[in-house]
Amino acid sequence: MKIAVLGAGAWGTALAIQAAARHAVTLWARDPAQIAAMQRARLNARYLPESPLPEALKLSAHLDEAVAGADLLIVGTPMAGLRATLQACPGAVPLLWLCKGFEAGTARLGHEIARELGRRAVGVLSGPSFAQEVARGQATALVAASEEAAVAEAAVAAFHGERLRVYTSTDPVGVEVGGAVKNVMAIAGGVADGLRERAQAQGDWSQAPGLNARAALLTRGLAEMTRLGLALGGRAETFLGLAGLGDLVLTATGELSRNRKVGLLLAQGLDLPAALAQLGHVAEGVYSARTVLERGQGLGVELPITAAVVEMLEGRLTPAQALNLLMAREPRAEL
Ligand SMILES: NC(=O)c1ccc[n+]([C@@H]2O[C@H](COP(=O)([O-])OP(=O)(O)OC[C@H]3O[C@@H](n4cnc5c(N)ncnc54)[C@H](O)[C@@H]3O)[C@@H](O)[C@H]2O)c1
Ligand SMILES: O=P(O)(O)OC[C@H](O)CO
Repeated sequence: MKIAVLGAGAWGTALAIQAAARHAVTLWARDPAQIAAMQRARLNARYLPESPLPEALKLSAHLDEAVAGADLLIVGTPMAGLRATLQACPGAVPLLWLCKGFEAGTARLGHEIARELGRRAVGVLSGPSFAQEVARGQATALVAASEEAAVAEAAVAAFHGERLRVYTSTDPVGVEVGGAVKNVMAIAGGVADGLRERAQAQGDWSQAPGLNARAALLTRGLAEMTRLGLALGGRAETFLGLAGLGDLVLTATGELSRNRKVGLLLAQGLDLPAALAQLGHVAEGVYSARTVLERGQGLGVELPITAAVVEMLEGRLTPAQALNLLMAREPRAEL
């Protein structure tokens, strides 16, 4: 297969490295200086510094050149770049995106942007997957979701192998909601872990969330994801799958998560700009949290953890106040 991976951050680069073992792959980045540096070092030093690029992997700073003759297009930009990249890509070639979130400004998910642009033969590749582990060849399972079976099957043909399993799904809406909401919950998980670490350092546990609180947060976070996902047209079983529960557990507890790291830094007392400057990578939950909340409000879906994360990100509540707010809610049935 001839594959173009568009966007050379950590995730696009990791998947390009894996696919290059079996297919003709070109990795595109919009920044010619980044491509030149990667070409010289045969390494994506800024975004994936541990994993050398295989000789067979082609690099290009020209999108037209990268997509010429491709059988499959993989868009690896953040959500902020998805629309422009879709517009620049040839319409007849199957395409999947990797980004997880809502588009800032329009509040759209990827499939809604594609529909608006009249783009067909599209899907999303998601699931619990830290780029560093995939680049190293550590075992990982993904899910490729599309309304068109041929698109999901193209992702299987491109990436499924001994160390990378790719399942298929016909529920792109559910898969996209899972990916977007788990990032918001990972910020909350990072805040809880960060408050716990602070309490441990100070020897005062009374006000700090512990492991019980983290388990509660994940479980109620899954409930929020499911409520919103069902209201948007996703299927319940998807939220118990790789793109839902699987990615929620990974991102909200895993050391490598950038969204969780934002929460940890907020709990250490940094404000959001300082936390993002320290991170140096995209943390989609920061840009999607308010949209998740507003789309929920528009559909009459209650999302209390998301609301608390928004209050923290926008500086109206400290992490400890956000936790207290969640604990002070009225008792209710577990739905
Ligand atoms: N890193 C992971 O482990 C991982 C895993 C699964 C999914 N994702 C998702 O994949 C997407 C990309 O994440 P990442 O980790 O590769 O990001 P990153 O922070 O490592 O790199 C982002 C890259 O995108 C480029 N970029 C930014 N805006 C762009 C635009 N408008 N057009 C073209 N390129 C643009 C940047 O120059 C940079 O090369 C995100 O939505 C993320 O949630 C990441
Ligand atoms: O590092 P994060 O928080 O962007 O998460 C990366 C992936 O989405 C995990 O599946």
